[in-house]
Amino acid sequence: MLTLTIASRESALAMWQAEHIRDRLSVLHPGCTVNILGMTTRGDQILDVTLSKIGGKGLFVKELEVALEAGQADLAVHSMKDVPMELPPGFDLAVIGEREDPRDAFVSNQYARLSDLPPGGVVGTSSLRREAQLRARYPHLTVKPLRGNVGTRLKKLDEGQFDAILLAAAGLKRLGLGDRIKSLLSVEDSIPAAGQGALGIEIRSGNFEVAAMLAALNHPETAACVRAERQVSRVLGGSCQVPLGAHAVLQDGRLVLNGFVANPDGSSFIHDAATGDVADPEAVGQQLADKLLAQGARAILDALPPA
Ligand SMILES: NCc1[nH]cc(CCC(=O)O)c1CC(=O)O
Repeated sequence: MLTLTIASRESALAMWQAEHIRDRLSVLHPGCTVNILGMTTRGDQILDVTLSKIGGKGLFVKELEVALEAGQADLAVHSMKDVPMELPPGFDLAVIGEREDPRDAFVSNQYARLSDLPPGGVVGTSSLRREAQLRARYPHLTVKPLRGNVGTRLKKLDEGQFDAILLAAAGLKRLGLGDRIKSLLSVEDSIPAAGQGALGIEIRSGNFEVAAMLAALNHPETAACVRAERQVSRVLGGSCQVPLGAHAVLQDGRLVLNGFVANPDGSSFIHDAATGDVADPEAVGQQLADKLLAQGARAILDALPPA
């Protein structure tokens, strides 16, 4: 193909990610022109309510899929964290790219780390996953909702609406804002979201020509970890309406997967781990989901407010 078109959201982070993939494709296929088609999604337009109240992460990908379906674009670049566990029929995840730092970052203008915040200190996040872990581990802190793209969130911090905010380290680093990170939360203290820090590329099913052009961007180790993480969410019915985290690493050739389910106030908190064959990531994810279910995850999930 002589031209490839990437559909992307127009936020700075999404554009950085699309440009990153464009640049890599231009090196792989020097004779091919790679364009970016910027689009505004419903998720970008509605900024005044928490994501869980407006129908979740699918909001960020639907418009891009419409462009793929209509042939206006050949590929869509996503943060894997924002990709629903089940893609609609007609679309495939062709690539999972190498992961950036998967950790959550502590950002503040006054404090160096979460443990420095005084009782009642106000922490901004709209992620139920971050909120549940914060409330479980730092019950003396106050969690306040914080939405918008990365730039908007930093502005709200700088205006003094929060003592600190939590953001994905990957997004800050990609935007050249790594110097705003005061400290990183360990993956034990704040288990990341499934797929956090990894990019995914979606195409129309059966588009083998484009799939072949993208194949070299796939990172098999990251792909195995992210597939295991996503299986936990898939089995438990996870989305951003659910306080759930899953994070896998490779250790001596084995997949080691940690995950949790909690209620938003952090009072019920189930954590466990599973280890297994990197060649069957879904089995490792299933194993962890089964362990969480055996400890009562279903009751926690059923008690959550409806999405
Ligand atoms: N929820 C929005 C979103 N989707 C992906 C990232 C960060 C980059 C990544 O995880 O790959 C962010 C921002 C954040 O959570 O701070």
